[in-house]
Formats: sequence, structure tokens, C-alpha cells
Amino acid sequence: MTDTSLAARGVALDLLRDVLRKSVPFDDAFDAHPELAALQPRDRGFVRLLVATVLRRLGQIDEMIQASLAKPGLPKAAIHDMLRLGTAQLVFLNTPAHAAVDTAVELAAARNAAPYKGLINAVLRRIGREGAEMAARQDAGRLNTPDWLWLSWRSAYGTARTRGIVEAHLHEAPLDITVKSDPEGWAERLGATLLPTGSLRRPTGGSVTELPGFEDGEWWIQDLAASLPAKLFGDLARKRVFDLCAAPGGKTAQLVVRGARVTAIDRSARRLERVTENLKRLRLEADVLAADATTWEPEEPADAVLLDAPCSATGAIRRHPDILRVKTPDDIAKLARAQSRLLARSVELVKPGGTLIYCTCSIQPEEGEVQIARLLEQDKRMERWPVTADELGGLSEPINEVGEVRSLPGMLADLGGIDGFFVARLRRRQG
Ligand SMILES: C[S@@+](CC[C@H](N)C(=O)[O-])C[C@H]1O[C@@H](n2cnc3c(N)ncnc32)[C@H](O)[C@@H]1O
Repeated sequence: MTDTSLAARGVALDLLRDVLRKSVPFDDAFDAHPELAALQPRDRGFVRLLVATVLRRLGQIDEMIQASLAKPGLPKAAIHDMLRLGTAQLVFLNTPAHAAVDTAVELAAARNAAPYKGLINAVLRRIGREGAEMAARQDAGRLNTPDWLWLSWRSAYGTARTRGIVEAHLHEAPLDITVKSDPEGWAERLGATLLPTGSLRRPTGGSVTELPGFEDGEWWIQDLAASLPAKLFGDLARKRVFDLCAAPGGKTAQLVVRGARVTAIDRSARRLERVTENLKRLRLEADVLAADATTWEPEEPADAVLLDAPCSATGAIRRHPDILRVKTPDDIAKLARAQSRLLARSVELVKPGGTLIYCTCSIQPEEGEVQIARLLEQDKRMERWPVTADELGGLSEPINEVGEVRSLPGMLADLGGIDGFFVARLRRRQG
């Protein structure tokens, strides 16, 4: 094994420990790893793919490891992680068997685990021989999904839709792009597909910043589902809009492009820097303000308010498989309480006759449908303004019976799928 590939696998081992045992979100662990900067871009890409594959396929991988151990009982955590990295390469990343096994054994030697070299060698050789057949017999979607999430989705959406969700999680999401203007022209220049809602779609891979139009600020990365809320305000020309949870600013940019005068608020000054940077690259202008939206007092209410609330992000598992491992039912309850406080405050920040859009990239009903049902029951100043399929380029599948957008991974499969998202559009009654 070359020094760089040993270093890359060592970094992957550390990242797996950070996510699985310290519940650090993968992107944060990745950005913070001290040895990552020294790796070649290709090795960095490999580390990302390798760890993401283990997280995406953890249930399957662990079942294969269990079945391949000579004695029952798992080895200690670091050895288990070395086996996981080896198995992901052997079964899901098409690494030649000798390379995957040898590198795992060398990693063990480099990490003071030489006594385990024999065990690692034996288990991975067996998985190299039998892994593909084992994988073909597994119920992949179910095995890779923690029980609490499986049960929550099955009770909210039924078994067939839950199957669609968990099967979609097995694959990485495509790269979606929102353009400032001329979607047809940019689709051609970027070699992308133009989706019915106006977003562009490309397969993932390659360097985004080297694509035409990036430097000139003609477009930004934004999932198809995430692009929907800002499109649902109706005419925004010269309207005053509060974007209450704005960072990193994808929706802020959309609102500005649509002609609104936007105040972009976020309580994280660090994340707000991303909004400022993104707006600068896109040559767009908004007032950017670090404040807590639950206590912020503007001079007057706005014509429209966007509340893209902090959430568990269980709708974005295709892009962030670590969510399967780091989120807990307690997180959902805590986030739901914060969302409900933000929602109550948002009502006060919108003028009578104005529009409030609430959205989250979660597929937990507690962070979506339940929030809106409770608000409408408690606050008679607000009413629903249902979303229609023609506002989504004719897509009716992600609209529920009361006119909320409820997208689920697994929907729009013929277009390449969509992240899970919830969007409710409300109006504050006059008077
Ligand atoms: C889902 S993200 C927003 C994504 C953003 N709207 C976009 O499209 O790029 C949620 C944001 O809410 C911010 N946030 C959480 N609690 C907040 C609060 N009480 N007031 C303002 N911002 C808050 C977080 O810092 C985070 O940046």
C-alpha cells in the first residue's frame, strides 16, 4: 500500500469513529480532520465515498461481518470499523479483493492492532468470496434503516411508500442546480436535464466550481425539492420578504432573483458568512443580519415570510447518510419544539394579507404536517393557501390532500428522485 492510500484509509477510519461513536455530523468531521488537507483531491474524494458507503450500507455490512466471524461476538470498535471499511470496498466499491484485504491488514498494523491482522485477513477474504451473494440475498433497504426511523415512516406513510424511501437511500442523489435565468440555455451548456420545475439535473461527480457559469455567478447548487418553497410566493417584485433561517442562502438567492427586497436572518454568524459569500458570487443583494428570529423585532412586518426551519434533515439522507446514524428520537422532539416557537413568531412578522411559507427538509410529520395542523387550530388569523400541481410544473405526486408539498425520496423516480421535503403555504387573514 502506498503511503497516501494508507493515510486515506486512516482518515476514513477516524471519520467513521467520529460519526458512529461521537455523533459528529460527517461534513463537520470531514472539514475538521487535520490530515485531510495533505491528501490529493483524488484521495479526498475516495475517503468521502468510502465513509459515505459504510454509513449508507451499515446494516448490510454488519450482517456480512457477523456471518463471517468464526466465533460469535464482535471485535472491539476500531477493528470492527476496519472490517467495515474493507467490506464496503469489497462488496460495494469494486475494489480488487487483494487490495481491499491487504490495505485493511496494513491499516491494522499501522494502528497498533497487529494482533488482529489474522482475524481481519480471514473475515475479509471470506467476504471477498461470498459478499456479493450475501448482498443479493439481503433486504438492503430494511437492514440499513434504524428501527425507529423505519417505524416512524411506516406509521406515517405505510409500507409501500416506506419501501420507496429506503430503496432511494441506497443511491447517491444527483446534482441539482438553480439558475438565475435561461434554464434551457444553461441545461445545454452544462450538459444537464431540465426538470419540469425549472431546476437542472446532472449526475454527481467532477468539480462543481469548474463548470461553466460558476465563477460568473449564474447558478447555485440546490436540490429540486429545496427549490420549491421560494417559487410559491406569487409575484414578489419590490415586496419586502423576511428569510428567517437563511444560511447558507440558497432560498435567499431565489427570492432576490424574483425581485424581492430581502432581509436574510440567521442566528449563526458563522453560517451567515456563507450567505454573504454566496450572494457576492451570484452578484445579488440582500440585507444580511445575525439575529435570533424568535426575538428579533423589525420596524414593521413583511409582505412575505419564509421560515426554512432547522430540522433533522431526514429528507436528505440520500446526500447525508450519516443522518441515519447521528439523529435520535430525542432530536426530533427538541427540533419540533424549536420549530413551533419559530412558527408562532413568524405569524407576528407577516402583515395581514401577507404570505407565510414554512418548510423543512425532514420527512418526520412532527416537523411538518403536525406543526401546521396545530398552528391552524390555535391561530385563527392564519389560513391555508393550497399549492397546486401547475405551480410545480405539473408534478402532482408531491402534493398532499390539503395542498401541502410532501415530497419523499422514492417519488419522481423516473426523473431521478427528489429529497424529502415539507412545504406549507399560509396566508394571514386581513383585519
Ligand atoms: C435549514 S437551514 C436553512 C437553509 C437555508 N434557508 C437555505 O435555503 O440555504 C436552518 C438555519 O436556521 C438557523 N436557525 C436555527 N435557529 C434559528 C433561530 N432561532 N433564528 C434564526 N436562525 C435560526 C440555523 O443556523 C440554520 O442556518
